[in-house]
Amino acid sequence: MVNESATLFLDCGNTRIKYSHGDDYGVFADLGSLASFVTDGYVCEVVVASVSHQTAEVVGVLWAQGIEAQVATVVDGFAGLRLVYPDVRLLGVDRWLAMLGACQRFPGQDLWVVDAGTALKIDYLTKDSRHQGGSISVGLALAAKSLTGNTAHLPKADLGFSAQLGQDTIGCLNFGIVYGAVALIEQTVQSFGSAKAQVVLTGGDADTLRPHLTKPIIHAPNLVLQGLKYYWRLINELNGDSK
Ligand SMILES: Nc1ncnc2c1ncn2[C@@H]1O[C@H](COP(=O)(O)OP(=O)(O)O)[C@@H](O)[C@H]1O
Ligand SMILES: CC(C)(COP(=O)(O)O)[C@@H](O)C(=O)NCCC(=O)O
Ligand SMILES: [K+]
Repeated sequence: MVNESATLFLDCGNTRIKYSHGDDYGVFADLGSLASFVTDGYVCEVVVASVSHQTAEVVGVLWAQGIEAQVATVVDGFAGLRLVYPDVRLLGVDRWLAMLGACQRFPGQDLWVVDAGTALKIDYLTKDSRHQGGSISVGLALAAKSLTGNTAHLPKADLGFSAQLGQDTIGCLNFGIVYGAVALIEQTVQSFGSAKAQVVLTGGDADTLRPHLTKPIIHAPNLVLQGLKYYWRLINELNGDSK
């Protein structure tokens, strides 16, 4: 018997670990916080989606708490979602779950799934739930880190990611990084999909990018976690377990 309110869902990206438990969503600052949450909270089962180098550590922390984590893997055709990759094992599970979550929420629509995380991922799906392809490029924080880490005269200051045309070094970095992402998204959506396609935006930089996108978009925070919950429900239905 599966009890979803006692299930902890984890989305381990390359920057942070996001979670959902019951109706709550949050971020674990470190693995110690995850361990405490599992010890203190009402957690019987943990489902993990990870593209992070920390996967084994996360599974180990849970194991130490007496929980065998269930790790989600990409399955072509799952819930009718057909993938374009020749080898679907090479597709990031976060991209797959974001697409799955978007298909569940917007069935029968052409969809752009834009996940502005460590990397900026853009995927296109036609209304018959066929993945047509996508894009992986640098995310905002990583772009800043890369620029300041590989040049002699760019400051390592925290960028606010405002998007005015720059009038000093920080301003120019802000503009270049934010508008680079905005332009990539807009140009991709305009050039490679149907005019009616819905754009769904998620990821840690969604709030920064949103104000600058001129096409109508739907902000879906936690789309990967929602896809993970949908995946888990369907897996349990297939196994004959009830909620
Ligand atoms: N508190 C925060 N800590 C780290 N990154 C943050 C935070 N708030 C916003 N961000 C932004 O979120 C992005 C990471 O997004 P996220 O979806 O969490 O990534 P991932 O799933 O790859 O770990 C970074 O580019 C960063 O600019
Ligand atoms: C592209 C990614 C690095 C993005 O990671 P994230 O920004 O979510 O931390 C991740 O989805 C990944 O490792 N993908 C495997 C390669 C692929 O999707 O083709
Ligand atoms: K992610």
